[in-house]
Amino acid sequence: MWSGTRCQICGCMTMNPWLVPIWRLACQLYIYMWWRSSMKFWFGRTRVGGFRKTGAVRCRFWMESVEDLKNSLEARGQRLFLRCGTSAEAFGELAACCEISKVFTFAEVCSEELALEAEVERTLQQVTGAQLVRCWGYTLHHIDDLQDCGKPPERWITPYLTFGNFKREIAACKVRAVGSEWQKLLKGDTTFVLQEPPKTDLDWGHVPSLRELGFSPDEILDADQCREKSAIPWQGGESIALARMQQYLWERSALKQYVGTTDWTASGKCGASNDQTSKLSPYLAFGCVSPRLLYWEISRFEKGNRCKGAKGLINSLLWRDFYRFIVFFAWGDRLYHLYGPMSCGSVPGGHKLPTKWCCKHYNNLFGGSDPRLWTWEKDFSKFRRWAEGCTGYPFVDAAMTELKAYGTTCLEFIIYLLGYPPRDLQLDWRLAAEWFESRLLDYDCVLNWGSNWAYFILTQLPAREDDRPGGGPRYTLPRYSPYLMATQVLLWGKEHDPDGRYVKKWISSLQALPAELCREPWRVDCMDISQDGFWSCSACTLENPLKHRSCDACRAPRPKMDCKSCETSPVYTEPMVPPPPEDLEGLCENCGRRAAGCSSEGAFYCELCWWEWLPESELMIHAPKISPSMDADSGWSLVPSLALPKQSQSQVKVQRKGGRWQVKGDRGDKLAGG
Ligand SMILES: Cc1cc2nc3c(=O)[nH]c(=O)nc-3n(C[C@H](O)[C@H](O)[C@H](O)COP(=O)(O)OP(=O)(O)OC[C@H]3O[C@@H](n4cnc5c(N)ncnc54)[C@H](O)[C@@H]3O)c2cc1C
Repeated sequence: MWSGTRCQICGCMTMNPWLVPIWRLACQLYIYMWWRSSMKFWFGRTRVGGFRKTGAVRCRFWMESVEDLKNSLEARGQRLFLRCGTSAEAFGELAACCEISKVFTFAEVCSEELALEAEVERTLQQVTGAQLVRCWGYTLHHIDDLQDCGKPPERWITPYLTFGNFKREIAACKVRAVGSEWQKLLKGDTTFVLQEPPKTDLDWGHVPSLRELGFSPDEILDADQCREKSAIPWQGGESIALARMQQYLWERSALKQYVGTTDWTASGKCGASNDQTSKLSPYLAFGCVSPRLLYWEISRFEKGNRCKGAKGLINSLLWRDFYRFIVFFAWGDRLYHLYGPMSCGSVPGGHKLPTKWCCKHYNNLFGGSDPRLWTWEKDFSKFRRWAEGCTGYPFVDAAMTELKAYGTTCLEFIIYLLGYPPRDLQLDWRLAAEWFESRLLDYDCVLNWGSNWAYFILTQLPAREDDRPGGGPRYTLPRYSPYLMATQVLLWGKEHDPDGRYVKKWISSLQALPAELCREPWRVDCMDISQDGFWSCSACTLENPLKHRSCDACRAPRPKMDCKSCETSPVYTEPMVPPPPEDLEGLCENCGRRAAGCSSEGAFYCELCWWEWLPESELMIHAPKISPSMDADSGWSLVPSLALPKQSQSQVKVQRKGGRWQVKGDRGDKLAGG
């Protein structure tokens, strides 16, 4: 179960939490074990959705990393001891051939990992009497150095710490040199050399194959095909990681072009070249390269080549620190909570902060609304359509297909993918987080759950336009949209994939369509497909080419073809949520009011009448209609009523006081343990 890492103490490939060097005087043994209980930890099922925890693509990367570790140890005259069994069996076997006094490991922060760590500690005590020594690792800054900020970390790392504040506080802390702890331990003794491994007839074990780890032939085939098709040859191992770092920084000087996955302002993300981000995340996640080593290499590069990219990449590394420290000091297991780690008030295990304060925080600090106001469904049919890339929104579907195939996609796509399940589909966000856990090549518990779900998504559930002047900063729901993300997805697709190349790469049925239509295939009718021929305009009788959607002379729209298959798009899946309207304002065909709304079947409907249509769709069967009285002044009408608090079933009261929304009480939902 353990992966190798570059040691932050000595800088060479030695220890990580799960790679345990055992000391016997000056003799070191490197062991890599697969505890039986840890098999469940890695290959069991996730808690809410029951997905396989580690997919075949990631598992292969991981096994390659272990193989690489084994080879590099052997090149130094050392050996790696590999076992698959219980910790008692493995340590028992080792204790029979060598004396074990200390076992070193990196300290963990998440509950399942901590439980495993405790189990190993117990076993060690019982079987060998050895001590488990926890070292701090994985981050750029050492936990002890946080004191350098002038106040204890417990005081300033609170559940509501923002990344900006974290960066300000941590600016005073220095990054340690690679191996500084190790040097301290040896007290400058440079004569220290690694001793030969013990000469025993011990079976050293082997790196298991995917088949031995229980993957089916189909899963293995999928993983093989993914490698063949992938633009980046993801292969695990420290040597590959170091070569990649060397190439990125020194051979290609690509750091000068670094934009980073967290730069929101850069456009054209779909066409981003490989040099615009480092593509090191799986190596950092598996410990194949240490962030400290990367930091010092970047600093060395920056000396001769001043560039913005250096600061950008270090900034990205700080995100990793931020999440690990905030989980360690403040969030803990609340990371998996339905309402997120910042939930409070009556939520079991939540912080004892006044509800009023919490709402204020969500509205002001993060610009979002309180997660307790949302409906979090566990509807697997909806979930499956999202996970399999069949939402009907090609931009979302393309990214999901890429994720499924390669275990990776651009961060911004992920952010959009993230928003879609909770906002438009009203799904329990943990289902989606677990799906990412299963699929991501660079999965890291703290980064996946903490960073991007808890911090980005739960804190930015859209504020309604009337929540505060201007609404939330980024995700304010446009007034005309019946759903939250649909409009954003389209706008984003237009900005970052203007010629539709990304969408077409992943969805072959859309390849023949022009860019605009391939992003909105529900607008395609049979005439768009049969592009030969003409249609005659009923207003001015001009013969227009079929592919023109309006008359070249008088701009009258092309009549819709009377064809049964055109009720939905003839080329692509029907969208799961109704597409946003094409026109923003007009005269409603139904009630005659001039208002914001949308076109459907050539007629314009205002927002309220548009809602009349929704119950017909499968998705909205249970959605109560929004009454006109809920309109405008509250702002809630902008949100599907599914997302509103169920007043009749719960204790929640939503009130408006002094221009702000306040939530009192708890919705009373049964919380599935996270
Ligand atoms: C829902 C979601 C889940 C994610 N889960 C993971 C995960 O499990 N493991 C993981 O390594 N990254 C995760 N990320 C962050 C991000 O997607 C990847 O780190 C990034 O895409 C890696 O590409 P890169 O190495 O080219 O990044 P670069 O831009 O070159 O950044 C360098 C390194 O900085 C770190 N980094 C960059 N951005 C972030 C960020 N926003 N949050 C945390 N660290 C960051 C990564 O370690 C990355 O390798 C997740 C993002 C989202 C939105």
